[in-house]
Amino acid sequence: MNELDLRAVVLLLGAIGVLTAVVLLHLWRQNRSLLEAAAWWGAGPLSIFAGTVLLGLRGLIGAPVSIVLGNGFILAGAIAMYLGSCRFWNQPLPRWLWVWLALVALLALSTVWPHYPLRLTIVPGLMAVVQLAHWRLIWRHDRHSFGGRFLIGWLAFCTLALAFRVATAHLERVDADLFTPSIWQNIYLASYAFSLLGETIGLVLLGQQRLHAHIRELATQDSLTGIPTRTAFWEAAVHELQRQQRTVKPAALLMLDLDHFKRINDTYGHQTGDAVLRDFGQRLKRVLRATDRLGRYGGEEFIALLPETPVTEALAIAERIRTFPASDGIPPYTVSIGLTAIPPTAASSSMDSRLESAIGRADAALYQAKALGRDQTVQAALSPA
Ligand SMILES: Nc1nc2c(ncn2[C@@H]2O[C@H](COP(=O)(O)OP(=O)(O)OP(=O)(O)O)[C@@H](O)[C@H]2O)c(=O)[nH]1
Repeated sequence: MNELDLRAVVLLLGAIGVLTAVVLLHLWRQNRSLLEAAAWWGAGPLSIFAGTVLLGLRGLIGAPVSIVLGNGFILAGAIAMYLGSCRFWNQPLPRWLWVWLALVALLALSTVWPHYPLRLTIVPGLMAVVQLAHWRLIWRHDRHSFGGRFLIGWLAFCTLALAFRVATAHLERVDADLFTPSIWQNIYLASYAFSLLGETIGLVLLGQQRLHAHIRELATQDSLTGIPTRTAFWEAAVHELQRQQRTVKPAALLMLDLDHFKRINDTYGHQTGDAVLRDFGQRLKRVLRATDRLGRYGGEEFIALLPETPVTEALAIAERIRTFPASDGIPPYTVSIGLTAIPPTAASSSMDSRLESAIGRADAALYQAKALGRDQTVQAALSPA
């Protein structure tokens, strides 16, 4: 252990900082609006790199510059990564608190730098505070995803390594410095060289999880109304029908189509047409329960599967949707609804074909509602359409 070249370890930490900064800043450049936090995350390792270079040049540049500025940059780097995570979860940035903390650290360092154990208490001590704050932030916001759990574990390890150095600081000679080998210093620096790498991997994982969630949202949610797409609806509805096999409770399916929507577009313009679609989406979300499955089936056509709902109840819900007033500023519009019951069945037909046949029945009922003059709900006969 005593043969470890501590200067090489410190410079290695800096080199890791540059590599990880490149990855994080690339992530930021590719997704600026979605991952603004990655700019802070990337600035952190760069600052740590600058700090390690200054520390590594000990002997070639003056000790106060190396010690005070070097440690200052490293501390600022850890703070930048923490602030990045604050941004990531839209938490207010406690900038001034950290600026003061950094100032206090620099002032303390500049007065005590010749005293190594004291320096060792101040710098790793402040770093431990920052890492603990970062740990707490992630614990509060994301302790269930893989990236969150990875970071929680890793930051706990970093905090312990720093606390270990503070606890063993008094064992060092007063005139020692960063590169004076000791068993404690070797363990600390070797673990610290890895800490930046692990922290960055965790942050990249967090960023990727957010991108993945966004892409999933784009694929499963209609961007105009915020309602699930037809494909997402189908998946959820099939799942609901499988559940119905166990609950043996009746379900109902509604097909809903805005009346003379072309006329709305032609009279008020396409933008107002879009506003009407959004308004109707809101109306559906307000009237339906969280357990109901909703989808935008086509242009101005929507679909809803109501689990554990007898047909009389479904009719009442359909009427509530139909008569719900339009929001202020939205031109009046009406809706036609086709409704069908989906009774539980012991038959072994596939869920896809059960859903298809229910949609066929509801569609035929909707067609009838249109033919009867629109602005009404028609219940389908149970035999397949
Ligand atoms: N503004 C807007 N219009 C859309 C959108 N999707 C489809 N449409 C329009 O919706 C209209 C649907 O017209 P039609 O299928 O003739 O139906 P309709 O005018 O509602 O008549 P009925 O359904 O018979 O009452 C078309 O003019 C489409 O261009 C959209 O996302 N936004």
